[in-house]
This record gives sequence, C-alpha cells and structure tokens, in this order.
Amino acid sequence: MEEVIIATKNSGKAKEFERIFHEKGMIVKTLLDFPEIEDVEETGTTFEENAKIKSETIANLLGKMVIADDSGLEVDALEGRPGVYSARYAGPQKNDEENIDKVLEELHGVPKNERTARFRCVLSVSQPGKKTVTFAGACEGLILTERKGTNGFGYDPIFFIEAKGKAMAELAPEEKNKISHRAMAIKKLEQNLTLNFGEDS
Ligand SMILES: O=P(O)(O)OP(=O)(O)OP(=O)(O)OC[C@H]1O[C@@H](n2cnc3c(O)ncnc32)[C@H](O)[C@@H]1O
Ligand SMILES: [Mg+2]
Repeated sequence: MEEVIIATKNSGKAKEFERIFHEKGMIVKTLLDFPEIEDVEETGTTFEENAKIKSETIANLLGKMVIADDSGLEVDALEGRPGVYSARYAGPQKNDEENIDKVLEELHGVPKNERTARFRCVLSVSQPGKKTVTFAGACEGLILTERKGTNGFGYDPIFFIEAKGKAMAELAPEEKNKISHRAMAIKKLEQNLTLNFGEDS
C-alpha cells in the first residue's frame, strides 16, 4: 500500500486522516510514528502560514512529500477567536476541555442566533525542491451552551450542525468525515493534485 505522511501530533486528526486515506487504499503515517521529531513552532498568523511552516519543515527533514493540517474554530461573536490559537486557547498546555470551557464562558448569555461559527482547515502539501500548495475547507455551525456527544476531538462537543440536528461529537466518524472542514479540504486536494504517493519527485 502506498504511504502518505501527515505532519501532525494530534491523535484526533491522525485518526480522521487514517480512516479517510485508508478507504483510498493508502497507509497514513503521522508524527506520532516519529517521536524523535520535535514540535514545529507555529509562528504564523494564518492557518495557511502555519500549515506551510509544518509541511515544509517536515518535508525537508524527511526528504519526502508531507501533508500538514492547520485548523481551528472561528466564532463570529468573538471576532473570529480562537482561530489560529484554537489548540492553545486556554494556555500552552493545549487542553481540549479547558479550551471548550473558555469559549463557553466567553459566550455566556449570547443568544443562539449570534452563536454562529465555523471550523476551518488548511492542508498544505510540500515536497523538497517543489513549491508548496494549499487547500482550504470550512464547515458552518453554531456554538452550543453545553457539551453534547463524545465522538471526535477538540471543540466537537460544542459545535452544532444545523443540517444534522446534532453536535459534531454526536456524529459517527464516517458521518463527520463526509461534512467536516478537513473532509472538504481533502476533497479539494484530491481534485487539484495528482499525488504520486511513494514515488520520488
Ligand atoms: O499542529 P498539529 O500537530 O497538527 O496539532 P494541533 O492540535 O496543534 O493542531 P492545530 O495547530 O491545527 O490546532 C487545531 C486545533 O483546532 C481544533 N480543531 C481542529 N480540527 C478540529 C475538529 O475537526 N474538531 C474539533 N476541533 C478541531 C482542535 O482544538 C485543535 O487542537
Ligand atoms: Mg498545532
């Protein structure tokens, strides 16, 4: 089976990539398979910049094609926060529960019609000596007033999908992978790029 390397240390993302790419007959490796590789500092101010920093750094390190994912939650009533700081919103310890609590507190008393939000994902594909390309996806929703569901990761328990009448964390993994910001970005990547997985450039 052909192999694709995703430059992520997030186990929630890793599971989603594994499921999606496995269906396409590919094996996924992530940075969880390379524990010796240190964290790449996300110094960018946009999802695109951070995705590029991650994919270019790891592609140069491994000498192979690498895909990175930078993603996050944009809440309109919070002027787009937590945005690129989604992982470390409540602090550098990157704790999903604390991040959710912070968003819920900040939205305390905000009425339903003003709780609009979206998940965004930018995928970046880098190969040593080649220009990096990026693909973006988004998924619209509303921020709930309390957690619902236990599937997924990150902010999924407080992200309500109106078309489904459910929180993202109440969806089965295969359902999330049809509608998520990550799924949308992967679809674009597939449509726009003929990937030669496993082949030298
Ligand atoms: O950088 P890597 O190693 O990939 O892992 P990370 O967790 O730091 O990832 P990001 O920098 O892209 O931060 C994204 C954060 O946004 C949130 N997030 C992204 N995708 C999500 C999803 O599908 N469902 C819920 N929360 C999500 C989640 O809290 C992530 O930690
Ligand atoms: Mg990160």
